[in-house]
Amino acid sequence: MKIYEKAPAKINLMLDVLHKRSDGYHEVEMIMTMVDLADRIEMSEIKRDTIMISSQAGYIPLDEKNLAFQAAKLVKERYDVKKGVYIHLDKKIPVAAGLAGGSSDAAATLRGLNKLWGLGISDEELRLLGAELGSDVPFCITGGTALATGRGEQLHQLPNPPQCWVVLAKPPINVSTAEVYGRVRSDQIQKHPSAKRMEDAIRNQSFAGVCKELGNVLEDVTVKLHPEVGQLKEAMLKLGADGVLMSGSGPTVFGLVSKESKVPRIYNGLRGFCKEVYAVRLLT
Ligand SMILES: C[C@@](CO)(OP(=O)(O)O)[C@H](O)COP(=O)(O)OP(=O)(O)OC[C@H]1O[C@@H](n2ccc(N)nc2=O)[C@H](O)[C@@H]1O
Ligand SMILES: Nc1ncnc2c1ncn2[C@@H]1O[C@H](COP(=O)(O)OP(=O)(O)O)[C@@H](O)[C@H]1O
Repeated sequence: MKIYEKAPAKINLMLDVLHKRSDGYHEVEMIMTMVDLADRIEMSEIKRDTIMISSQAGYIPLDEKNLAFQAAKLVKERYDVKKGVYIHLDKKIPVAAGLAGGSSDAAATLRGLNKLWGLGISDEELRLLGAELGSDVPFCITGGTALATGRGEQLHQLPNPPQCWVVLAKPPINVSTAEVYGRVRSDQIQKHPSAKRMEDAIRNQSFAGVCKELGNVLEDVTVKLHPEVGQLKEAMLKLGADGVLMSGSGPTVFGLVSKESKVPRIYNGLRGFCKEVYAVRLLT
């Protein structure tokens, strides 16, 4: 038997850091939603009791470090599954980009193996398993749009924002999520974005409101380390995006655009100085 799962990328419409916790993680408030840029995961049964993994992408680990591998190992151990699986990752989401590609692959693997092995694990249990793999994995299990609190694993589902185009641009730099969080001084944050106002804008289906309330306190940290992220934001705004923000810990910058006719200009303008540019829709 073979199972296919789609693993979409996420963007953070707002991200606030409240304080550092005693376990080393940061208490956050984030509103996240999915975009139509996805990896495709194929899972098939194999005779040997082992986990095999492959990908067309040469630039991700294909061993125990791969989050899909870790997800399969966790399910096998926790549910005492004595069966093998071959996992193929067709990667489309840029890696280490702030788009949760690895987390979404892990979530899709958990969902897929639940079906492949007929385990009957509830969504809530899948989210708890996901939290053992990474803070963003529980959100990637359910998808949609959600307010995430705690270290990102506590979820309150929201309606989807009004449909629009999303132009994503990933500059060719590497950002470490742990380093970015490590550099945040939560007592020195000048302007906190508001989860409440973003939630209201979404509930009112106000595209202008969503653009106005975009905010990410990790942006200042990453821009200080990599000024090109700030330049990319400026370029996207100049080219006509309605609202612009860095996603997660970066370095991907996304622009929300309501009019389809504006998209080619923004896309082509960015392609001038950034190789990895995507124009997609929100996954609503
Ligand atoms: C910043 C965000 C925003 O959505 O996304 P990305 O930029 O990674 O996509 C997330 O909070 C990232 O979630 P995720 O990538 O799953 O992080 P984890 O693997 O759990 O943690 C990686 C490291 O980031 C730090 N970390 C993560 C989450 C959190 N709430 N506080 C933290 O301090 C910790 O140092 C941890 O060791
Ligand atoms: N299935 C996977 N896809 C992408 N990256 C993976 C995967 N498994 C492990 N990784 C590793 O996880 C790290 C973060 O990748 P990713 O999830 O794409 O970033 P982000 O959390 O910034 O969106 C990278 O260093 C990458 O090598």
